[in-house]
Amino acid sequence: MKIGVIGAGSWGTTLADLLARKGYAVTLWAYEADLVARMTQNRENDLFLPKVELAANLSFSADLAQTVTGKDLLLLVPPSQVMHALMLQAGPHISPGTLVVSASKGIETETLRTMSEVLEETLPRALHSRLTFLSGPSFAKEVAAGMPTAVVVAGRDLETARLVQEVVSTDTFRTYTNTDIMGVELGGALKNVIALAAGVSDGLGFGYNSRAALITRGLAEMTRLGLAKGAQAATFAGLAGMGDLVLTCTGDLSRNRSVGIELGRGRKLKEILSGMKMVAEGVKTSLATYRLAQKLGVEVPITEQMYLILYEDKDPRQAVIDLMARDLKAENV
Ligand SMILES: NC(=O)c1ccc[n+]([C@@H]2O[C@H](COP(=O)([O-])OP(=O)(O)OC[C@H]3O[C@@H](n4cnc5c(N)ncnc54)[C@H](O)[C@@H]3O)[C@@H](O)[C@H]2O)c1
Ligand SMILES: O=P(O)(O)OC[C@H](O)CO
Repeated sequence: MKIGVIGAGSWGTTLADLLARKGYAVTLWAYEADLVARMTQNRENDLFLPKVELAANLSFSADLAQTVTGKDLLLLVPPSQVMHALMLQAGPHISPGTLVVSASKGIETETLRTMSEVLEETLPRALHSRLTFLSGPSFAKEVAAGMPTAVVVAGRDLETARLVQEVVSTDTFRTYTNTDIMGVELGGALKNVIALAAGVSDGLGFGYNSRAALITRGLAEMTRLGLAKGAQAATFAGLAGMGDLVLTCTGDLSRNRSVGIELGRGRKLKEILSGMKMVAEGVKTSLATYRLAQKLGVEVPITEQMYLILYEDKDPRQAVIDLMARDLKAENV
């Protein structure tokens, strides 16, 4: 099987390596041409996945069209805000039978499109039934180290999801299937916003009670928004919802949680981001989610406060006070 992986960040590199080690012929496309040269020579992604020796049979390319041409499966792992532009370029070179798997977690800030909406509007119609979405609790560094991990792959029909499940599963990377594309992709995107908030709480010096409250009430607003977008509530109790939410709100490896911690400690967003080469998707997804919730008339109090902290320079301490001072209500509404 020939596989192309688009995006050589930490996640794309990890998945490309995992598939190459399974024996597939994998080409990893990187946005940075100099990184392609270094990975080819040193078998290490020194920018995004340092100190991991990449499989000897993994190939690298800076040519997007060449990487997607003639492949049986394409794994798309760019930051979500550039997915559209990349697929406009790549789309005409993808053959109709190709399985396409998106592993990016985010929502576009201007169009408010999820990744499935972006791909359906950008890629040829013949590919639409071949689109699948991989999500769930999976820090790249731990997957690259071979630590047991469980994820979920969603497809419009179970058969397509099962095909991808077979390809990507290994003895340490266990994949489940789902047919709720919207639930799986929204779980992965929205948990990043709540992880930022959990980080803010930690950075302010609050404790486990506050974090547990954010996780639980965060899941409630993720589910509300998901239902408004046609997702199924049960999906949010699964790997892509609760699973990834717990991981990202508690794990020290989370970039989103780390950005939140720095905000809580009083640093400014611009300064925090200027020191990062990796992507914290939740920063842009907070804006997109806030806008989407307004458009759909869905109440998302934690996301709203996160948006105000990130985009209107609200004092995080005041954001917490405002969250706690909201009208008292029943839990299950
Ligand atoms: N890292 C993880 O543990 C992990 C796990 C699951 C999902 N994801 C998701 O995978 C996606 C990619 O994240 P990552 O962690 O692999 O990236 P990363 O933060 O490690 O690296 C940043 C990536 O952005 C790319 N990039 C920057 N500007 C670009 C541009 N203009 N055009 C194209 N590419 C550009 C870089 O080449 C690099 O691949 C995100 O949606 C993320 O949420 C990441
Ligand atoms: O490091 P983060 O916060 O981008 O999280 C990475 C993955 O999404 C965890 O599943």
